[in-house]
Amino acid sequence: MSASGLPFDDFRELLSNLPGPDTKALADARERDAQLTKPAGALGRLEEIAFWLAAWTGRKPAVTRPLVAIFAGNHGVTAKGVSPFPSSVTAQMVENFAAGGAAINQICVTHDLGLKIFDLALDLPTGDISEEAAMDERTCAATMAFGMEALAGGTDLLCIGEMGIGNTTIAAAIFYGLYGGSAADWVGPGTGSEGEVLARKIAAVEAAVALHKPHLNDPMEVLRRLGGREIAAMAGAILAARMERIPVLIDGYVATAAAAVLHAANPQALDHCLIAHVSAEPGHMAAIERLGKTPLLALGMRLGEGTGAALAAGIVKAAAQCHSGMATFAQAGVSAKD
Ligand SMILES: O=C(O)c1ccc[n+]([C@@H]2O[C@H](COP(=O)([O-])O)[C@@H](O)[C@H]2O)c1
Ligand SMILES: Cc1cc2nc[nH]c2cc1C
Repeated sequence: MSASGLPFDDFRELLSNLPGPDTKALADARERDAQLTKPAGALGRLEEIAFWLAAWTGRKPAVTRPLVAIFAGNHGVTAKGVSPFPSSVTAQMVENFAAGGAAINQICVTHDLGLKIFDLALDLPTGDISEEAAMDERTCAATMAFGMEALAGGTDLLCIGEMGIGNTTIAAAIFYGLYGGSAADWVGPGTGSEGEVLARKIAAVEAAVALHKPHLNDPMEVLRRLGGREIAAMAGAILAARMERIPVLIDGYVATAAAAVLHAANPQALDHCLIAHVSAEPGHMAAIERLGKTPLLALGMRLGEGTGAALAAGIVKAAAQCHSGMATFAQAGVSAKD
């Protein structure tokens, strides 16, 4: 916490003093790429990914310790009947992750990714955002700090995912709070809401943004009032990754909402991040466009739990391997173009 005793001050300070890219490592990667045995640009976005790795790690592109971090939280707004599933499913799915039975476990096995689950006071749902703030400032700041600590074990590629029944309502409220439009623009089915559940979801998002409106020009207040514990922890983890030169893959609609808060505080805050995939959640693409990003994948997925990020990690690993493992024209005795 800061000397002034205001818990958010340290984060505001961090967000206004973010490290930039390593221009030397970037130039080195571009130089090597030009010598590899392929026509210039023929690996398309894989080449851009290799440059991005170099710029944000400050080293030759490599992914040796990729990690999927899933943050789980519960939400008071579920009392409004905004999800087809009960909040108890959050803890049950955390158990499933631990037992290796979820989709994310299989993708981690496929791409040889580490997996860590962080459950955030699941017995203590946040405040119902349509009636009060999700968190007080101290809780929000402490949860961000917890998210920052999640990287302590070390990684060189962080995949950010989440689990939390009700959190597509939370993400929609954050996007509506940050970007405006109408609640219906941002609310989608999540785990399968339709009919009256969907109508209650739109009403809850509408009420939440109307209630907190006077404070929503401050992104940290958007996080505290409209967010959730897993959202705050993801924001902290993304921020810590920047400070520690760790590139980040952001998963779906919900993880993007955490990222969007940081972007609203500093438009450069996500330069070390890629949006792994565009979720089937209808508002996701509009949110991604607000961030000035292009998603790597579009597979019609809408699961969360880091699955899109973990799939994209396979692509990022391949990009690094091509960059570091390919022979140059000189090494392979292949004629360069005239
Ligand atoms: O991130 C996404 O794109 C996404 C889209 C739809 C659903 N989810 C997941 O579904 C849960 C929230 O859905 P809901 O309907 O309870 O708000 C939560 O565990 C998310 O991980 C996630
Ligand atoms: C079963 C289930 C699995 C999930 N994984 C991420 N969010 C989820 C939501 C539900 C309901």
